[in-house]
Amino acid sequence: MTPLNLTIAVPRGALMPGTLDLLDRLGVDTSEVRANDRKLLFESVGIVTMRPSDVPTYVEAGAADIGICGKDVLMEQAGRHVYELLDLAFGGCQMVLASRAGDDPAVEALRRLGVMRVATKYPRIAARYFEDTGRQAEIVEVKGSVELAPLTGLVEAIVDLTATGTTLRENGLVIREEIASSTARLIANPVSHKLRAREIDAVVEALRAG
Ligand SMILES: Nc1ncnc2c1ncn2[C@@H]1O[C@H](COP(=O)(O)OP(=O)(O)OP(=O)(O)O)[C@@H](O)[C@H]1O
Ligand SMILES: O=P(O)(O)OC[C@H]1O[C@H](OP(=O)(O)OP(=O)(O)O)[C@H](O)[C@@H]1O
Repeated sequence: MTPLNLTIAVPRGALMPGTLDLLDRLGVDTSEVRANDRKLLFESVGIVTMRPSDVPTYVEAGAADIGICGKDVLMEQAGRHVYELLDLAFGGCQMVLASRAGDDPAVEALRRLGVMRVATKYPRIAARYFEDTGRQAEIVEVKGSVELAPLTGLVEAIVDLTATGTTLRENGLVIREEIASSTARLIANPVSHKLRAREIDAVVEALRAG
């Protein structure tokens, strides 16, 4: 039996260190995970590691009982049937609309009124935001390094995450509008939430207690 008697979907990338620290606090030995960059499945401790945006997929399907992912990912994949159990209060970042510093007035007018081209890894969040604010946008989906898109003329603006603001600054971009805040969340598979209620409640209680 694994320490928590649960399979846990752990995101690689920005949320991984915070997630592993949290699992250490729950008594899960994460040393093998920390020491292995390429290995994905750690059966003895019930950990599966994956791309952050895949966490809801594994949890919804029951391939993992619980998982950790950003609120941004849950917002983007709004239709997924998973329970959001806790705000874990780490991995804080903002989803923003940004464009080039010092853009000419025509581009600014476009942002407020016209049809603008917007690059993003989060097409649903971006489309919904423009819809909600009564504007039209042509959403251009890119897979990463979103900040490049307005610098090359591919688009006029981006919808992306920012934390320290360094990446925007280094690329001469400025925040124009704040769309949403995100932190890491604990999610659970609905069936596991019933069948493994004792185990999952214990995790939630331990995390609530700090
Ligand atoms: N700069 C940041 N600081 C803190 N948290 C961040 C930052 N950027 C992203 N995050 C959070 O970490 C999560 C994972 O981001 P990360 O950039 O590591 O992966 P990714 O490359 O976006 O994932 P994928 O490969 O699934 O597209 C995001 O969903 C968000 O919740
Ligand atoms: O405000 P900052 O602290 O500079 O962080 C923001 C950057 O972090 C994330 O990118 P990541 O490094 O995960 O790469 P990505 O472009 O592949 O998402 C995000 O997409 C921004 O590019």
